[in-house]
Amino acid sequence: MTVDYVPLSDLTVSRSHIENCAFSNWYSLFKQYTPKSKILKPVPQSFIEYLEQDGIKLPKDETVRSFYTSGIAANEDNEYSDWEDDEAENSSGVRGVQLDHVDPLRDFPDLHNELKSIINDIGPVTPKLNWSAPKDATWILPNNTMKCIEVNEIYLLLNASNYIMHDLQHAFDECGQQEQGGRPQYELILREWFNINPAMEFRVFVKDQRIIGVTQRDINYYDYLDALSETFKDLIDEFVDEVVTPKFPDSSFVLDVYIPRPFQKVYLIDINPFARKTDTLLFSWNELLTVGGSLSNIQDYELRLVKENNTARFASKEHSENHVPKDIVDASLDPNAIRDLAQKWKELLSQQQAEDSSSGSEEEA
Ligand SMILES: Nc1ncnc2c1ncn2[C@@H]1O[C@H](COP(=O)(O)OP(=O)(O)OP(=O)(O)O)[C@@H](O)[C@H]1O
Ligand SMILES: [Mg+2]
Repeated sequence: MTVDYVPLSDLTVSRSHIENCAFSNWYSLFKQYTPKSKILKPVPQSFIEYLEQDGIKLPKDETVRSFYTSGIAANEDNEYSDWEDDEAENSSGVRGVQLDHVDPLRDFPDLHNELKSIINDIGPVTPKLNWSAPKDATWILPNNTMKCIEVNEIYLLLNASNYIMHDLQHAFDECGQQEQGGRPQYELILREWFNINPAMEFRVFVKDQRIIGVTQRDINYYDYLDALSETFKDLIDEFVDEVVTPKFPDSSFVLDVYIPRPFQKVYLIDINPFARKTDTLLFSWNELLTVGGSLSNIQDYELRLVKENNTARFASKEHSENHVPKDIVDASLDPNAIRDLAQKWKELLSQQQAEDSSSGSEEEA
């Protein structure tokens, strides 16, 4: 029997490509296609420290009526004199617990006030840093979305998100050794909130200025998408060829677009690095790179949709990639690591079996 093994394709990424995908570096090029956004750049170092600190202390801003910090009316159930003592000690710093915390009002009041005034001006917003939005942290808000109607919600979302931590600490991990050093200049983006129909969001893979595949972004089954496939492809082709490739500095990239009814305009939501850290959704990187290398000039790319009968394949918890053990991710990129992992796995299994049989015999005894 012969088996065709396809080697994992090499996919290197330069620091400049990652930088080009930062929101502020492409927004001005495609402003008329991108939902209205405010860019705050650079942000103070203390703001980054605020996001990186463990836990979060919301500011006690007297000028904001906040759902999160407005006082709880004292009653006989919650009025304990011990609490007041604790607070008195903390604020005077006797225990020193609160002193280490960054406080927006004390440490970055200008940014704090600017965030408040932007929300006052444009209404609800959704935040992101240079590359990532806190999609994995919606559980922390009562509405379970990234919609922020007050400044404290921005702080809560950003602080609770692993994707935001990735931007802060691992943005250049996939770049070559010499390019990894030095942190980027951080930016905070506030996008004006609007209701998006996730069925109409697509991720477009462009390699050497050619589309090599498009996937639905929200991996649920929508019965009406298949019939609209050609409409979406025509709009995406035109958008990539006439709007994006002439202006974007790299020839390979991954676009997120939104195409709402009546299907006349393509909105640009994000530009992501053509790199393994960008989620390929219904494709795999290997498949894309193999297909991308072999598509002839006349061959068409695939717009891949979730089919009615394969919904279960993708029915995993959203953002569960944050929960895959790192060993397994590393191993998937390196055949030697796969061997080591398999060996370790075998050892653990036999250890477990040995423990099971000895505890079984103890129980029987
Ligand atoms: N202005 C907006 N109003 C409401 N929702 C929005 C807005 N902009 C983006 N979204 C939603 O937020 C989602 C995530 O946004 P975005 O693609 O910028 O995040 P990301 O962190 O870059 O994601 P990924 O890690 O997949 O690249 C989008 O798929 C879209 O559904
Ligand atoms: Mg993105």
